Amino acid sequence: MIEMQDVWKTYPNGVNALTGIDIQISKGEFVYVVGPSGAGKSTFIKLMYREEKPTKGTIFVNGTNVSELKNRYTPKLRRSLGVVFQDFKLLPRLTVYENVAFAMEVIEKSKREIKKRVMEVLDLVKLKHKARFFPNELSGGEQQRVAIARALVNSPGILIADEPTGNLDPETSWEIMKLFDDINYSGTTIVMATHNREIVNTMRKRVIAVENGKIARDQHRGEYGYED
Ligand SMILES: Nc1ncnc2c1ncn2[C@@H]1O[C@H](COP(=O)(O)OP(=O)(O)OP(=O)(O)O)[C@@H](O)[C@H]1O
Repeated sequence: MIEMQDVWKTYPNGVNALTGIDIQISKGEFVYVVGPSGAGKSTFIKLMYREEKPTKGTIFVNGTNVSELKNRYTPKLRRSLGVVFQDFKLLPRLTVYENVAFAMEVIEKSKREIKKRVMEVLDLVKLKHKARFFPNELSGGEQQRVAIARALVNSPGILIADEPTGNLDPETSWEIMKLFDDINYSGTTIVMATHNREIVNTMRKRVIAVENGKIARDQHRGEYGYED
């Protein structure tokens, strides 16, 4: 489902962010990506959703070689992947409903289909009653749930999250993690970069540790392993 073969990433300023990554992530897995600040975690996951391109190497996502993908096919790839960020990235002038509907409107789904699916995913994240609210009228945890609903609206097989609990208090972080766990249980592959040691050590999953641009550790039901 996700495969990297000898992947390297050097940024234009000469920083070697990744130096020879080989990894396979199967359908339905839940993977934490951990490691010190600046180790290359964000770069690793940005390559998956093609926010960045590798300098060298091959990346397959759902059977597509994304390292060779023409730019015009990027939107199609993005629909097979949902992405969630630390800072939510909701559109402030759109309501909760509109933020979630947006990803379906761009692929020209019918109004009826959009309404049915948007309400379905808002129900999943328990925010149907706030469909008409604007992002600044919501708590951080609620905003992240909207972002998760938006990421799921086109039923992607993979959900990628970059530090999704980084702006949330511990209790809210747990709520968000339970939601990710439910989403994974229903079959969606999850790849999550995180600094949250308590979550990683409690909700045991596969742990991939990136250090200095390399995979330093890859454990089934692993531990966080750092003191920060
Ligand atoms: N756009 C960029 N241009 C140049 N260098 C970059 C860019 N993005 C990241 N880097 C550098 O690449 C290295 C890896 O960064 P990356 O953001 O992948 O690390 P990270 O493990 O996600 O860090 P953090 O935990 O602090 O978010 C760092 O040295 C960083 O400064």
